[in-house]
Amino acid sequence: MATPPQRNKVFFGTFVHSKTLAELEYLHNTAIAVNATGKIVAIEPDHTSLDSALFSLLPKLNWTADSVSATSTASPSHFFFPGFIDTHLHASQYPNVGIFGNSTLLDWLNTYTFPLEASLSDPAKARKVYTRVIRKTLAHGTTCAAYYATVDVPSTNLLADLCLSAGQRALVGRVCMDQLSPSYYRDESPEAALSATMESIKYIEGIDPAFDIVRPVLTPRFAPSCSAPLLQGLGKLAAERPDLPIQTHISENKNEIALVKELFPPSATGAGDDSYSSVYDAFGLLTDRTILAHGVHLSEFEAELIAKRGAKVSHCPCSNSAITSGAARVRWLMEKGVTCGLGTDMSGGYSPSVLEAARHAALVSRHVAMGGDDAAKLTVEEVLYLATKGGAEVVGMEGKVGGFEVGMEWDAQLVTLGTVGEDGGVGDEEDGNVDVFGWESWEDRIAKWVYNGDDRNTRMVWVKGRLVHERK
Ligand SMILES: O=c1[nH]c(=O)c2nc[nH]c2[nH]1
Ligand SMILES: [Zn+2]
Repeated sequence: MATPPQRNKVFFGTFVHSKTLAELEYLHNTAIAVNATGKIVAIEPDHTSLDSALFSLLPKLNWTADSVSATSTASPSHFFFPGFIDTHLHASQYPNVGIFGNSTLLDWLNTYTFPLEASLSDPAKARKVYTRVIRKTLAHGTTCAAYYATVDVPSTNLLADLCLSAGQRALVGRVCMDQLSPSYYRDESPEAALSATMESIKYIEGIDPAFDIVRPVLTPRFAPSCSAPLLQGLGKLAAERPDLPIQTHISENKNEIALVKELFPPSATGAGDDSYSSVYDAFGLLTDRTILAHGVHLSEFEAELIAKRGAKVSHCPCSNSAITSGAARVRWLMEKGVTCGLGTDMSGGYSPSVLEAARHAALVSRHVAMGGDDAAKLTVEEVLYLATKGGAEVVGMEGKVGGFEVGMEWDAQLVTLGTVGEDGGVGDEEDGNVDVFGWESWEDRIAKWVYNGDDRNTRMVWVKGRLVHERK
């Protein structure tokens, strides 16, 4: 389904985005012009008003006033921010968010997850779940998501259809798993898994040939779910199709790691050692297009190998806390040269919000610090980088989304914070969980948003210039 034609757009107000890992850039009284294909074509700071910005921009861009729609906000509690990038989540598990009891990974999969995923081969249920998860994540400012669907091809393809029509950028993966799950929920053979994967890839290529909004992603669930021939077949496919990203899980839980060592000794993989990372490497799946969810218990050797191969890590702090997997050492990974982003990992993670994942990343890093490494603490600036620019690198879209620069695409959210009135009641902005009194610096406001914000603060969301969510 083609995206409806867009108008040129001009946005005016305050723009906040990551300049580097350590630094946010604040652009006040600024106009950003976005053309009809959703690209940022001009950024002009220091205007007194939208009118003055239009007066300057329109002749330069050769745009007529009636070809442009404008969104302007002069409020000091409003700002434009890049859309969030959720580098790892299971669309199919959304109905289970918050339901995990006291389980840990391997029993959580069998008790909660496989039965739910299997039930989504019912097309009506899949439509309901996938429609909802897309709406919900857009409402939380997620403009790009790396989704796991299920083993089922038609409902995986439906997820891609729904992302395309809702306008959410997405990587959509049909899950490959031919062992160690109940017989009602697994691929019948490596050949069947590979052929179902190809069917889904072809379908997604058919609906969005340029991968403008949706693209397929090779998705071995995780090593324990895949036989050696299946991993080998996927590695071969990855080599034949360098345009396809790969996503999987790694080193999330200690029992999982022990299982991998048992299932894939070096004699079975040809690797020089028995590390989890070496299993993926031996099958050609540890590449610069690979998204590795978790990486909680990686060894020094593995972090170096991952950095060398250019594979990326999706840090999923809410999930790691909820199903008691552990505390990933994100600072350490980044210092090893590993690119990191954030994932909600629903429904191991309990929340659809990348802002919640950013907040939790900051808190988990403090727990790592309390273990003796004070430098592990992540700042507000750093977790917001992971949620945007870092995420863009993880999903292979660096330079395209994640920031406000000429040539990048307009994937953005308008954030509005609550203001406090003279009498201590609600001020001239809607209520929410963030109270701005007026004396705070911009840095303070952003910190308040990170630690207290939610979808009530996400007023409007755009992908590739198209308005995809508006909070009424
Ligand atoms: O967080 C996770 N969620 C999953 O669905 C899964 N499958 C394997 N390993 C997993 N980890
Ligand atoms: Zn996951």
